[in-house]
Amino acid sequence: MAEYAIEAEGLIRTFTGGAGVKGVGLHVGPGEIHALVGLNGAGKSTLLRLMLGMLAPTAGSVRIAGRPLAQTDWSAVGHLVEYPLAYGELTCRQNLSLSARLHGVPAHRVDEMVSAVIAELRLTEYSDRRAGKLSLGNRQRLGLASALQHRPSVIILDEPTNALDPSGVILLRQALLARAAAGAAVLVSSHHLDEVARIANTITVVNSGRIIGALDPHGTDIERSFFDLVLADDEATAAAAEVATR
Ligand SMILES: Nc1ncnc2c1ncn2[C@@H]1O[C@H](COP(=O)(O)OP(=O)(O)OP(=O)(O)O)[C@@H](O)[C@H]1O
Repeated sequence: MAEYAIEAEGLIRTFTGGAGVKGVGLHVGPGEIHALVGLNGAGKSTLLRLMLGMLAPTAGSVRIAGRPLAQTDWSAVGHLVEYPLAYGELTCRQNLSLSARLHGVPAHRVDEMVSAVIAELRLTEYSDRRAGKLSLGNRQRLGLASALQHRPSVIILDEPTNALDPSGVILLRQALLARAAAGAAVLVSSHHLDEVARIANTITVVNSGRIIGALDPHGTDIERSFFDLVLADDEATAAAAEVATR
């Protein structure tokens, strides 16, 4: 078994104008919750998209459960990046059944699994409602349910608390802690420093497409530490640019 469930080495992908991901290495072990934090536009989503093969890197590599992306067993992966995908004309339950089958869940186990995740994310009231009629927050719950129901060993989520109400945030917290306790590797991006401090073992700070440091989840003023790191990096970058133009 690979030491790390999620590995990235030297990942680079920049866009016109220079923004993007500029040489990132990252390792997440089984049972670990690893959070990525950074300002808007720091490169978190781009990094997660590269980790999932949704975007091709200019350089660098990704391994999931010890295998390169081309050989990854996607049935063992649960992800929600960008917006929650669901067929609007199908109900929550139908969408979840379909997703379970697409993740390789045997037909005889689907109903039980879908019912369990509907209860876990408190979607019971909406289980027979068409996905297209759901509120934003319940659509997010559906997307999370779809990513988590098949008990993946690798979980990658981009800002999963988006649109969730406080009870949804707590349910997601419990769901991720339970899966990590069962051995899943979780990589999650977030803007909510307090929330990631509650659940993450590792908090990595991304700025301008690079990893610039880590935050102590048990630190006293995590917000202050975050802004200090970002400010120091921005100042160092500005100083280096000034020297280069002399
Ligand atoms: N397809 C694209 N084409 C051009 N530029 C892009 C593309 N995707 C992302 N970018 C740029 O890359 C940078 C990083 O964007 P990204 O979405 O990864 O940041 P983020 O940290 O996830 O931000 P946020 O917290 O706002 O979601 C931004 O400047 C963004 O405009």
